[in-house]
Amino acid sequence: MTSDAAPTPMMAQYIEIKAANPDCLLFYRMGDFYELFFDDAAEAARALGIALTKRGKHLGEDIPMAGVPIHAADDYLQKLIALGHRVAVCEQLEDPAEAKKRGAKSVVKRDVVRLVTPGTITEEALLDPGRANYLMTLARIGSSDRPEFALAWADLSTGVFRTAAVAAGRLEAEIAAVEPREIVVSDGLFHDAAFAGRLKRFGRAVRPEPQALFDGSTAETRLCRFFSVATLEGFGRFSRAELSAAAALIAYLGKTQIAARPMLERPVQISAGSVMEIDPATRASLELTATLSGRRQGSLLSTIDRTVTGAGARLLAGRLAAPLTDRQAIAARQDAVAFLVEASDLRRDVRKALAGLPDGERALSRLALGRGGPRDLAAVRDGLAASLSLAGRLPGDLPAELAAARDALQALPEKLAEDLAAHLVDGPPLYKRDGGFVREGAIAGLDEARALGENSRRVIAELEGRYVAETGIRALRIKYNNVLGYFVEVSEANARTLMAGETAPTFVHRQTMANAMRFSTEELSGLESRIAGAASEALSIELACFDRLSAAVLEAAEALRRGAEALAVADVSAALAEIAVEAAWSRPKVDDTLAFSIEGGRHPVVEAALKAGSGEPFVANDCDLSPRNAGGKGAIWLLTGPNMGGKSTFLRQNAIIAVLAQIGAFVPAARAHLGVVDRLFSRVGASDDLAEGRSTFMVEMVETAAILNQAGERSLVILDEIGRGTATYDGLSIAFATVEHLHEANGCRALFATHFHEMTALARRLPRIANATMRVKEYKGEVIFLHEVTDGTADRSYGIQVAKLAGLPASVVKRARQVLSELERGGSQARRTAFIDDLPLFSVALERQSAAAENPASSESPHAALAAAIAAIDPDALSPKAALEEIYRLKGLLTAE
Ligand SMILES: Nc1ncnc2c1ncn2[C@@H]1O[C@H](COP(=O)(O)OP(=O)(O)OP(=O)(O)O)[C@@H](O)[C@H]1O
Repeated sequence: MTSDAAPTPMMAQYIEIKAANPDCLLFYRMGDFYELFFDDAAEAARALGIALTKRGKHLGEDIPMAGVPIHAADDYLQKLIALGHRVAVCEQLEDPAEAKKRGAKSVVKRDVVRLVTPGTITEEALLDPGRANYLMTLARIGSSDRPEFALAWADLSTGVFRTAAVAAGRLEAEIAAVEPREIVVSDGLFHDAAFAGRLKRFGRAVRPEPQALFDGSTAETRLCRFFSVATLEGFGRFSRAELSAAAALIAYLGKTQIAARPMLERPVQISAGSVMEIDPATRASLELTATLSGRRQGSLLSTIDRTVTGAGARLLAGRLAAPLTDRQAIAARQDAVAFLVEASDLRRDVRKALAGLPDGERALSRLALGRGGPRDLAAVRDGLAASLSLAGRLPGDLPAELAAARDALQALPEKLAEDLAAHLVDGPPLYKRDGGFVREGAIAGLDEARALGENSRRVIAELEGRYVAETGIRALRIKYNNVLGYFVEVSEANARTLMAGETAPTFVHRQTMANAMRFSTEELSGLESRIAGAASEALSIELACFDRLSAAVLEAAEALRRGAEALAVADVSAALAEIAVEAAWSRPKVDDTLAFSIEGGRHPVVEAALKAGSGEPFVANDCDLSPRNAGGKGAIWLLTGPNMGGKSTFLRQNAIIAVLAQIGAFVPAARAHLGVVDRLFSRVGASDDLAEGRSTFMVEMVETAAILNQAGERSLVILDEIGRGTATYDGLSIAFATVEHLHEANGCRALFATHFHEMTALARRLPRIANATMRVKEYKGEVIFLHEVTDGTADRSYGIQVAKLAGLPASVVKRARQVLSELERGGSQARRTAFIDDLPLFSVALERQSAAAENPASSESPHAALAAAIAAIDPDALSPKAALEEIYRLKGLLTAE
């Protein structure tokens, strides 16, 4: 018996490996299972809903254990990663038979081969096909009063690698734009009290690692070594902070991927100013890639995404997150979209060729990491075939972006395509370990081994027939299991005949079951080893074929990756052309002026929602913030109008049109002319940040401050109801001063929606301010929203009508009307206050009583019953007596009110 104090050799091994990976759940490989022990087991059992069992004892206590079968490990990993866990995968590094040779008690060699973290996953099952999976590092160097920051980010599943030097004030914005799954920072930064608050919004994605990863003095050498180059000069000129971030990223990959070397492209530097700056609040309020409630469904991206491949969806998401500022680059993308808008047959062809293609980019990365399977080879094969056939169909005269894509497709290795097609079966299995993925007829030796295997099976069937004949036991069967191998099974009653030893061949008893007995024979054992030999021969031929094909794929990796990128570009261009045709979008003119002129603009998401819902048409609206005179600055529109009139929609749609224009897409407008926007600020919709301890009003003021401090002449600013979250006069004053500042100091193009009608007076005083309003019609006391933007100002807010529509109790609506009309009548403050005091609370109580007494059908308005009764009277039909009775009845109704 094992003493309590000394763990078994296997447990000792487990404890040692676990100690080296304290912050991970340890998946400890035992045969066909990954086992978890102790606290890990309890945690995994809770998180995954799997059984918690026990195995042996440690220090006198039962050892809790939970296990997941390896074939289902991906599903379990996905759940654990989604819950924020990290998993260390510990494999058996030798055959258990090897270990046995060292002695009966020796333990199989095991070690961690990989740490699975949110930012380093590559498995198809763990990844979102339409979304990049970025790992990011954040480096800070320099003195604390003048720190320099940089970010590096990479998608291990596709090989994309980027760096950017970032101004301190823009860190959160740049991180939010990339939406990384994991952000690695140095311990020092993580625990820096002055800095930690800035990372809070990224929650559990932030991961501290030792400072050594970020060591600036060795960064360049480490990068050179990884990319096998003597100098980084050919890659670009990186800042010291960028080098530190990039080298830390490589180091973290080394730490998590251990021996496997990921295939990363050389780092591409994103220079400041090359993309439209959009801060996190703006990104959120415009719901570019996720709605305010965090869902993808209902975001701009999900509404406009017509891509048909995962790589296309990722490219579109990436473009939407980073609109360009260079008008030539924008025009190049527009040319590709415009071409495919016109060439509708080609567009259909491209989309058809791409639809349903597996994710070649990600398959390639898995193969490079040594984690690929036959399906990954098949993905490369199918991508290659589709690419080559597409390349053949693309016409000679193409816009530059598509021509470059065609060139990349044409450069793909045809021989590799043929090789893969000749060797792989059409739909191969996920894992190579079971074989069955090499096509029949591809390798002579494999066909032979397989035939031998199949042949042996036939021989077994014949043998069974012979044994039945020889023993006279009709129910005799030859069966197979993993423990005994092949065996003869007969019922207990029949077993006696075999045990008597009178039959030839000799049946050797192996096992007694409840109703059956099992035997082996010499012949059967011989056959079994032949079958096993044939199977292992076949498998080793298949595995060698896999290795050869993988190596051939990796040899062509660079061309394959360019080909995959080209397919993504073709997919995105065709998808943007598709939505342009489907939703009647037009090509915007984008230049370096300060123009902002949109005719018939629409909000794509609201329009789609209306179409899917009530079927009501979306009302298109114009917007013109262009300078009034040559060389002048852009204009500011003050937008007034009723609640629910469509102000927020109008504000957002103009910002969205600017974003779409600068990603090189067509836009939902009849016509648009935009001077490049370098920074977009949008403050639309209320939000609070209770986690940060900020009220709605505080958040609004912080964001407004950022806009007033940062917006320049080229910026576009969208502000909705600034100042509404405080006392009226404070709010009005802040709104006033904000607009004046935007006009005088920032000089930007801006849309400012407000309920403070007093502000419209500013248009008389400030030359670049114009008033616009949302039209409404009043009909029989009801307000009808026309959603039309026109010149001028709103005369009122119709807040009470909207409140009534929303179902506020009739008594409250009536009381609100009384207060409003009294307030609108003006007069001194003292008089107003007196009026409010004059209508004390008991009047509300009275209203409630009478409302309850009323017929529910007529409860909307207290006069409604009376009005209905009068309307029902036909004077000509009344006798004098009946008229008198009517008058009594009407008076009765009045007193009931
Ligand atoms: N141009 C339009 N055409 C058709 N329907 C529209 C249009 N604009 C807005 N709507 C509809 O009106 C609803 C309210 O719009 P929106 O939220 O923009 O109003 P708002 O004026 O900002 O209201 P509030 O001041 O209460 O925030 C939208 O959800 C949409 O259904």
